Amino acid sequence: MSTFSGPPPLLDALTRLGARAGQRASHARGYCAVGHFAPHADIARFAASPLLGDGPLPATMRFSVGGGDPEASEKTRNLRGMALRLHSLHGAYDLVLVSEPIFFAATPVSYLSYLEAHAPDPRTGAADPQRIAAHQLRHPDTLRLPALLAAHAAPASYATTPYYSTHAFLFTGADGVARPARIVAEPAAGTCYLSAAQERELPHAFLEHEMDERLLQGPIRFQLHAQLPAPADPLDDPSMPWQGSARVPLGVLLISALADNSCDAMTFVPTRLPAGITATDDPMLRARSGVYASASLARRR
Ligand code: HEM
Repeated sequence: MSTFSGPPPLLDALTRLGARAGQRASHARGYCAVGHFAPHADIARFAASPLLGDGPLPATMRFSVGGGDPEASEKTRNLRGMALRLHSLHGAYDLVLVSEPIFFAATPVSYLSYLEAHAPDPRTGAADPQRIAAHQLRHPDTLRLPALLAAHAAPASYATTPYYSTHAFLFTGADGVARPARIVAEPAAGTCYLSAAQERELPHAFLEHEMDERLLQGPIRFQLHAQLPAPADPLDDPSMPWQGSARVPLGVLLISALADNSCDAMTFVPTRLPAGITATDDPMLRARSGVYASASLARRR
């Protein structure tokens, strides 16, 4: 049982990694887009949510580069984010997804240790390798995502990477049964990372222009699926990849236009869920809702 005392230490630790006043403490570099989500015709069998029954739903999105630096290079091999709000008269549904199937840590205690170990030492201005090594011995769960990120270059476009919830959520179907699943957004354009030449030669900022050009050819499309767990897949650990291969189609997300900084003031919260979809007991998911609320207040002060 975790004795972790709540969100402020995680927000403080993220902020110490270099967040800027008035900006997001994580995923600071980003921009907004709009479009809509067309739920699959059979969605109520898996998720009998009145919101999803409302037909095509307007969607507001924010695409982002992980980390607290609003000037971060878009060639950096770290996470990309897609945050998405679907609205209807039945409320709102936020999906806050990243470009790898797992997240940094299994628990808030482990994530806090990871963030503290990677904070710059005030004497040297750099992270202390001995501290990182000691952290890694205590929390080997935090080795998995960095290994995945190092294994390929950054996405060539926000439209050519899949995005994942990493957490499981419970979806209640028309039969009244609640089934756990993770969410996956698959790019219709396929997955494409930067080539070695692009990694060397592209400017640090290219993603917004790339998306603008791409949208001249028509909307960008993602297929959303629910990934079902295999029997041994954990429901409460976003740092573990799932083996389950069964998928339920949820619908199609279409991105039709960029929207400047219109979403900057929004706070996407992974536990803003519509009726019919509920949070699991994943302690990382539970910790996130408090952290995002505090972070949102902090950046408005
Ligand atoms: C306990 C673990 C985590 C903490 C403490 C944390 C913290 C934060 C914070 C403070 C922000 C800025 C929020 C704001 O100012 O509006 C943020 C943004 C974000 N986080 Fe997390 N995060 C965690 C886990 C995750 C996970 C598991 C994912 C995805 C699966 C994720 C994806 C994102 C994305 C995409 C954004 C940008 C949202 C936007 O564009 O507004 N985070 N996170």
